[in-house]
Amino acid sequence: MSQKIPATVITGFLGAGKTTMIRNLLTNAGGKRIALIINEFGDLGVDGDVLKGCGAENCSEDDIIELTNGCICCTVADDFIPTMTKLLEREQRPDHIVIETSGLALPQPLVAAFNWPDIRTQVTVDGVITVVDSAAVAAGRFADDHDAVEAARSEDESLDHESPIEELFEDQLTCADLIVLNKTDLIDVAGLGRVRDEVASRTQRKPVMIEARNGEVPAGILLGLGIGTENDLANRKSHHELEHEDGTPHDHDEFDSFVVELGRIVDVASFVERLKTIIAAHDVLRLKGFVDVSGKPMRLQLQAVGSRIDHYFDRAWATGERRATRLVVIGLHEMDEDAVRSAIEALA
Ligand SMILES: Nc1nc2c(ncn2[C@@H]2O[C@H](COP(=O)(O)OP(=O)(O)OP(=O)(O)O)[C@@H](O)[C@H]2O)c(=O)[nH]1
Repeated sequence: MSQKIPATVITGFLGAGKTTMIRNLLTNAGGKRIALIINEFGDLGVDGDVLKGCGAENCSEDDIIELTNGCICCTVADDFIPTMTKLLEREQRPDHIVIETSGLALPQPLVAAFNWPDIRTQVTVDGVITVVDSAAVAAGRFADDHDAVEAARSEDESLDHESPIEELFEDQLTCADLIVLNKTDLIDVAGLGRVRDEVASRTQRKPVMIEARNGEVPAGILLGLGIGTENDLANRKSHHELEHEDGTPHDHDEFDSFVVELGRIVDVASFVERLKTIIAAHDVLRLKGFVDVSGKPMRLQLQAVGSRIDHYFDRAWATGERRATRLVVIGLHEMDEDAVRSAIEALA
């Protein structure tokens, strides 16, 4: 048997900058042939589309595999293992496999899958890299109001979790071999120091932390960590594993997503401003997709993380492609889907 293929798991909360970092990685990975497995929460394959569009020679469209049947951590047996098996059967095997988890995935069950007999003999986890949105940490996005959580729990004893966002954030940090503090352009030096302290306080383990903007980290740092993370899972248990040692499966009931389709947009600036208001009013966590702008041959890509919105024309609509504005919306379960949907639909 030839050497095991290294696989890097890239995780991090919704909108932290995982896809941006991978896109950058593909452009500076030298001659390494990379296979990408992309998993996204929500029924609109935005990340796959963005990565396929980057045209990197060392990672062709065939080498980008999208897993769309829910979070990768829940579909390990049905989706991830068969995908890996097929990938490993290919005549031309990749030099390195990169896996982008959804922003809501627990990395632990995914890493555990590398101990399955058929996989373990052929692949090893080079390392788990957790991308952090430093600006979101600085804004207190992951530091919940513990008094409010306790009050909710005392009213409803069935609530076995702390805040779901905070818990997930910690689980993703706990599994990390390398933490990338991304979006440093959005905060100052003192703020970054506080973010470092806060992130360090969220995990017992002390993985290396590096800083980045726009996910610009040299491939030599991201690939080749050589950890073999699948052999060190006992030190990285998620909250769920610690609370349910009987093996009760976890779920993502606390989060929801839906796709909104609407008509052509005439005034992009006003659309974006009104979208910001809707996001803030309903505490939408993440919104992304493509916009059909009146009179423009190009497609507008729109990315919102909280109420920060980036948008740019990414490519021309292809001949025969259906032009449409389609946005995936992700939020906590209690988000009022009907209200968000009708508010967005009214913008066209
Ligand atoms: N200002 C700033 N924006 C960034 C940086 N990195 C990424 N972004 C933006 O943040 C948004 C989300 O980035 P993505 O790379 O799609 O994030 P992700 O983690 O893949 O998101 P999900 O897959 O939805 O969880 C995009 O609009 C990016 O352009 C950064 O360092 N600074």
